[in-house]
Amino acid sequence: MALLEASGLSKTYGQGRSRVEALHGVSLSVWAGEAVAMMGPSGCGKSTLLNLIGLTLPVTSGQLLVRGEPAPTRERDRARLRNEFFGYLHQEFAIVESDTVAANVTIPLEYARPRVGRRQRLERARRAVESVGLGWALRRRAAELSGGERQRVAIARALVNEPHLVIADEPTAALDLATAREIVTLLLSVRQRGASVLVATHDPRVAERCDRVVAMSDGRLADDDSEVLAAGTPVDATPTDPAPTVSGNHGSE
Ligand SMILES: Nc1ncnc2c1ncn2[C@@H]1O[C@H](COP(=O)(O)OP(=O)(O)OP(=O)(O)O)[C@@H](O)[C@H]1O
Repeated sequence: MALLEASGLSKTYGQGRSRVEALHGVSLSVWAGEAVAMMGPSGCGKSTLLNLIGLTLPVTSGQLLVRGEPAPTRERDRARLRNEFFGYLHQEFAIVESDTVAANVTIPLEYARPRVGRRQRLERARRAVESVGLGWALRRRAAELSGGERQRVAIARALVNEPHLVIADEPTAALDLATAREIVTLLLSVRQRGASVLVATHDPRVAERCDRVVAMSDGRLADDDSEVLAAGTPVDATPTDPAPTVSGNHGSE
């Protein structure tokens, strides 16, 4: 059973003259322990698909199964699933600069149900922050950190609830090469515990470190639900990773 299965997802924004059909019947499965990269030109619908799959945007039509169960429609149930199943990593970090690293990282746990007590929240934040090599910065204000360090804080926050699927939208766009490499290594390391990654990226260097690449254009996947590399491919990708499976004519941006 796929960890997540999207079938025929469509999304229309607005109405009348401002109507935009952003996605047209997209189907995609994500399996446990794999990293899937989504590539395509700007405006082709990558963020929209990530938002539908991550339950931060309602679908116009189509079906989304999470561990074989239809995604809930009630906002309360969706919020719970967002907190326990997904981790989110955004391009613009979405870090609260005036808050400490610890406060930033505990945010997802504050909404967790059943509730996670304060002491446990802090302990989990500490572990997550240490896992990205920033143990020394736990009490620092985020504003005092470099861009790459802030992005590591964002990763710690995306992982603090031990999500099954990490959704990352252009996670390296604002980073230099070395930092981007390090961020991708951290991101892909979730496969070590069987979690999966779905990442939208314009960067072929990110895509080639994933297990599979899907190409999107004009709101469609080039080859819906394409071939899947066996789950359990080597974890914590390195430059010597095998070439990813590429579907469609990606890389033409
Ligand atoms: N909130 C919105 N209201 C109306 N149209 C939107 C909205 N969000 C996105 N769109 C439109 O939907 C289409 C897909 O946008 P989306 O952001 O998903 O593309 P993308 O592939 O992620 O682009 P990029 O690579 O530039 O981030 C575009 O035509 C965009 O203008």
